[in-house]
Amino acid sequence: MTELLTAAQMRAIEQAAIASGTVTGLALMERAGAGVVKAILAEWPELAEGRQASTGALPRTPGYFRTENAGRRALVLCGPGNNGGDGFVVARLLRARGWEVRVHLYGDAAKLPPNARANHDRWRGMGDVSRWAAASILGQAETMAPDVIVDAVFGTGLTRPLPPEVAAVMTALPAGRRVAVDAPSGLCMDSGRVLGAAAVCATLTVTFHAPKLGHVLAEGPFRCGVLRLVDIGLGPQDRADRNAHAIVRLEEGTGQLFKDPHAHKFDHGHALILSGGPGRGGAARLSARAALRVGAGLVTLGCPPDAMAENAARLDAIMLRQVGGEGLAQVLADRRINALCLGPGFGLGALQARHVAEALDSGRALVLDADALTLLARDAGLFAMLHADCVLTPHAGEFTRLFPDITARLAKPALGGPAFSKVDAARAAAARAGCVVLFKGPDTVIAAPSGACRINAAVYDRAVPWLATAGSGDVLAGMITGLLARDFGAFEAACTGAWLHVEAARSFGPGLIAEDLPEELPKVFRGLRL
Ligand SMILES: NC(=O)C1=CN([C@@H]2O[C@H](COP(=O)(O)OP(=O)(O)OC[C@H]3O[C@@H](n4cnc5c(N)ncnc54)[C@H](OP(=O)(O)O)[C@@H]3O)[C@@H](O)[C@H]2O)[C@@H](O)CC1
Ligand SMILES: Nc1ncnc2c1ncn2[C@@H]1O[C@H](COP(=O)(O)OP(=O)(O)O)[C@@H](O)[C@H]1O
Ligand SMILES: [K+]
Repeated sequence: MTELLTAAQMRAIEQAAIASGTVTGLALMERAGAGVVKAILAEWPELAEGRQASTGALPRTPGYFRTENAGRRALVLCGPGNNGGDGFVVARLLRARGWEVRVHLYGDAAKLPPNARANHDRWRGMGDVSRWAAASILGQAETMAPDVIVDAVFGTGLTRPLPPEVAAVMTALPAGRRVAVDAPSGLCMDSGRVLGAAAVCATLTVTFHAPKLGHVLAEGPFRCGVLRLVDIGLGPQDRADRNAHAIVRLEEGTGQLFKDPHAHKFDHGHALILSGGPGRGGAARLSARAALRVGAGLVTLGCPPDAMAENAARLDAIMLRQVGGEGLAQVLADRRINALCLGPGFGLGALQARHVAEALDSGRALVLDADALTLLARDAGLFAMLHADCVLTPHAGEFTRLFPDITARLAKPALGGPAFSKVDAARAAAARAGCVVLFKGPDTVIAAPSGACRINAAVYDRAVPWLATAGSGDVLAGMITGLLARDFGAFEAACTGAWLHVEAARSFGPGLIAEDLPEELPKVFRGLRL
């Protein structure tokens, strides 16, 4: 699991480490700057060579790289806080490698915080610092043709939109290697949202100690480019010291997926998936297949009488039961049915609303997706029946239908940090619904009423654009239902289901369609050594 921090949590960790006497702020800044330089050279190994030398035109003599115009060139843009301090370290270390380095400061050197000021002064022993002037910076970015532009203007301390003179530069930087120190300036690191309208689009972002929420949420991944993490020696943290609602990215399968060799199929639960009418059963069949593949002992599809023939022709290992106007009571008389899924291809009529009410009333663990979410949004009485063993799996449109006021907060322009985030939205929704809410997207957020929260980030090297395909959400609903049948708690089922869903997509790769996802689970499970 990778813990994702808020800016405030990061500051608290830094301050605790400094207060404990194990490290100084200056040492942390030095490690941060050195980490940025190391990450630049790792990302672009060709930069370790001088320009002409890399063409083979000039001999590699000692000191050769120290001649100004023979070396690489960097434009370093520093801001008024400690992010700027990191920038001065980067400038110094690149200069020490023989680079030609130009530095511009937004703000007043006399007002820099102490460590940033110390590094400013050290840099001043090696080179100049130009005052911030958009036209001259952009002109220099053209004429100097830097190998790297370093954005050390704002990091986790950004609290409001970029000042116009900074925005003018940051949105007009030439294409090339744009390296953001900790964060692309303009991005709120608690929400991944751009404060105001302008932010840097980096090609490489180098952050310290732990990723921040803003690196994975919303626009963060698109603004950061490649994300690299540098250990600055802060060590593991005592999570109890911080926000009790730890936010993590689920990266491992859980031991609970393992099947006891002595167990019977009924030990793995029995999932019931309800389907819509004739010609509308594909979605529920996808869910049912996923529930079975994820390891539920038995899966039954319940469908209206007129859809029985169609489903019977399409199902083998999945059992079939008629569920019509007589309601769910007869099917649910079988107490071994311990998890339900309603919504995929379900329909929006009065009968379906009644089935949702019966399912909720049964107290069984329950996934409500797609049409069932629309029914919930239409009927406050149904919504009030939600309980702790329910999982709602809305995409953005369904989330808006269910929680229009929360979406409105999310849609409001972000003008101050920390901006209202998808994590805040999912937490607020879960608290109101009294159940687990899984808010879909490349940055899927899973929240419980307790405030517990996970982000299943399908971004950076875990990106799975092929998941944006019809029916993939139905498969996710089925996977979570299967895990509920296997006795996972609602929150764990949602987290593990979301994680497996992305892993199955990654394993299959390009060309993926929804049908492929359940069929890929065995490979994912083998990879987990189940
Ligand atoms: N934590 C750690 O362990 C480590 C942290 N490190 C580094 O420190 C960085 C965080 O430093 P930081 O807290 O000084 O914040 P930073 O981003 O430099 O900005 C603050 C300054 O900007 C100003 N300001 C803000 N918004 C503004 C706006 N829109 N327009 C104008 N001004 C604005 C704000 O002014 P104020 O709001 O106070 O008026 C203040 O002056 C972090 O990202 C990382 O790079 C590393 O050295 C290693 C260890
Ligand atoms: N670009 C993307 N990257 C990662 N995951 C995605 C992307 N687009 C969609 N998904 C995931 O695919 C699923 C789509 O669900 P949904 O919108 O309900 O589709 P459908 O209704 O067609 O089944 C969700 O789990 C969502 O998180
Ligand atoms: K920055």
